[in-house]
Amino acid sequence: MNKAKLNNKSHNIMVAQKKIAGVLGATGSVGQRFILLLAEHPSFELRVLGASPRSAGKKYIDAVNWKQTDLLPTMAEDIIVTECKSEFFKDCDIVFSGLDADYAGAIEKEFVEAGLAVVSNAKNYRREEDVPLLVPIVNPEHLDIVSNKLEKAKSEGKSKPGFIVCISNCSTAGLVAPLKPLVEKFGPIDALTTTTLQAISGAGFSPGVPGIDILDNIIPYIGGEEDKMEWETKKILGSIAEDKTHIKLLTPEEIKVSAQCNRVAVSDGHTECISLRFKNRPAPSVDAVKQCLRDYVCDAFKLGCHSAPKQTIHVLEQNDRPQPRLDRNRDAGYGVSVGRIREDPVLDFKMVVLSHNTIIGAAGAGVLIAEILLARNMI
Ligand SMILES: NC(=O)C1=CN([C@@H]2O[C@H](COP(=O)(O)OP(=O)(O)OC[C@H]3O[C@@H](n4cnc5c(N)ncnc54)[C@H](OP(=O)(O)O)[C@@H]3O)[C@@H](O)[C@H]2O)C=CC1
Ligand SMILES: N[C@@H](CC(=O)OP(=O)(O)O)C(=O)O
Repeated sequence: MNKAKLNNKSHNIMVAQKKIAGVLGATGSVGQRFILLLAEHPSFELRVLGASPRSAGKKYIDAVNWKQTDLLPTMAEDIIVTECKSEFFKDCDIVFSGLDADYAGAIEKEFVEAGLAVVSNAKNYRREEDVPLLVPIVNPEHLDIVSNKLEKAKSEGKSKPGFIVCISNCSTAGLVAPLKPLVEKFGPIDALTTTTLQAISGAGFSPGVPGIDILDNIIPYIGGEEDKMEWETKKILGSIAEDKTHIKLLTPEEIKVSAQCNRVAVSDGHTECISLRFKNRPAPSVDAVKQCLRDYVCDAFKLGCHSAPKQTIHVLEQNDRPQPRLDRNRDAGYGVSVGRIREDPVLDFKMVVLSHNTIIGAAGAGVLIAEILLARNMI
């Protein structure tokens, strides 16, 4: 890491120079959240913003249709939006992508080939076996695949290669957060069902969900979402191959996952009603499950990452919690809330999980992954 010296009269202190960051898809739902999270970040300096050719050439304030409840940070207002070409991002140490998936594939590929480090929200590369699919509070160890590539290039005297790390689907992030500590403590979960109640910000802003569709209504279909949840869970809870070149997915024999996804009239925060069964008998007690979730400390917190939640999982005891409006901002949106933990007459346990879909489910996950990459000297 580069160091810059600062003289603060009484003593010389060494402070780390900020890493230069760029955002692709900066005008969208996820992109706007990236702007909020990076505007005053202690380790990253937000310098380059990319969006579609419709927005390129405009000041960010003129290109964006700002929809966040926090004001648009002043530092971003006058940045001129560029097209999403690597030549404009060549000075970036890290590039965050909130691109529309229709365009993310080609653009992100070009960035990686140009040697850039990309952390992407888009689905395009999530299923590549040598690309980590990360929920940073759950499986940061899967980054060993990238560190292995970087070390190999270094040992062969090659220049640092570009790489991509994918962020999971937002509903999957909330689902796997409580599963990780439970599997670590009590062994495999072999059956899992989830019914989601997903916020409208998850559908993006261009064009987004029309008011006439969602007011006074629930839409019991989100294209592709159920398949993504069922598949991504098996990769995130999977393990790294011994040679650290790829992830070994859990097999359908090891875990059965069933998801039903619904869009509801909530601005931010995905709620999920989960039921699960452990493979080992006897199953743990309800109290043991609660204690296990309370005790879980994610690795990002142990690494000292700035955005890591102090309490990764908040176990709520009130019967009517978690609720999106009241609980989505726990630990600044990086913590996950779990309530109504109780025995299930069909499987072993049921519970209600709430996670902030654009923070720990999207942009915040990206920022936390970048903090882990930095802590591990990978950027
Ligand atoms: N919203 C969420 O909770 C989550 C979203 N994701 C994923 O993150 C990505 C972004 O989602 P979201 O923010 O909701 O989407 P939005 O529709 O809100 O934003 C899409 C972004 O892509 C840009 N874009 C569109 N066309 C092009 C193009 N031809 N070239 C370059 N940029 C283009 C848009 O720029 P412009 O404004 O100029 O059109 C905009 O910045 C998607 O892949 C989505 O699946 C993942 C997890 C959660
Ligand atoms: N489909 C999610 C958001 C999203 O875009 O997910 P993905 O990145 O997996 O396509 C939602 O509707 O809430």
